[in-house]
Amino acid sequence: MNNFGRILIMTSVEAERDAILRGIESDSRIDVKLAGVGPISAGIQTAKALAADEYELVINMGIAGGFADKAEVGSLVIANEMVSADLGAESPEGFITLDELGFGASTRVEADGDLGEILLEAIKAAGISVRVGNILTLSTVTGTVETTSKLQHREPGALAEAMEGYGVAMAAKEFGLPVLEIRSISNPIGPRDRSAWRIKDALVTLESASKVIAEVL
Ligand SMILES: O=C(O)c1cccc(C(=O)CC[C@H]2O[C@@H](n3cnc4c(=O)[nH]cnc43)[C@H](O)[C@@H]2O)c1
Repeated sequence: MNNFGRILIMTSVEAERDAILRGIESDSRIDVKLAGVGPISAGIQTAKALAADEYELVINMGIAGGFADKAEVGSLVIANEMVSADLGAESPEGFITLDELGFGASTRVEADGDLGEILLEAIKAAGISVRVGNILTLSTVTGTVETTSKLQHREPGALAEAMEGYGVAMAAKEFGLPVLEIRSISNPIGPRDRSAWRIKDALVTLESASKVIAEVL
């Protein structure tokens, strides 16, 4: 279809960038840049890239943790919303979001739903297991059953968590650009067990999804 002009893909680390570059092959419309790890670095690096060049679409891609029974390791998640899940205040009654605190800044950015739908169908057609739902952005990787269930209770629409989506989305929003977050699930969210991370498989899925993106957008 190739409707888009220039697309900016932001990803955290070199292994993710290399997988995406293998997928998009030599599509000169698409730049893949490193965001670093965490929402602050991601916001700064995305804003820098958008200030330096003209783009029509911003996509945050990478690996992520998946909530049990919602996003299996090896599958892909396309975000409905990029949600900052730790921006707010704790209280004895529970977590209070920035919006609820009355600071007037949203902790959620909506993804471009039409583009998300187009990609969902194309990625499914390529034989990749994929779902659409919210993706949480956290500065700290979840590592206990307690935090996992608190997050699930607070954000029942969340399928996955990563560390950059909200930062990338805020920068894209500032520049008035549509934004997507697409994540390949490398590990289950829960008690920290690095041996359960399937990074190689997740990078292969990321590469396949990138190929579809270059073909479809
Ligand atoms: O060790 C490696 O070979 C390697 C290769 C590619 C990527 C990594 C990373 O550690 C990427 C960090 C990146 O991954 C996201 N992520 C993945 N799982 C989770 C999670 O359960 N909770 C939060 N974030 C997760 C995150 O966006 C990090 O920036 C290593």
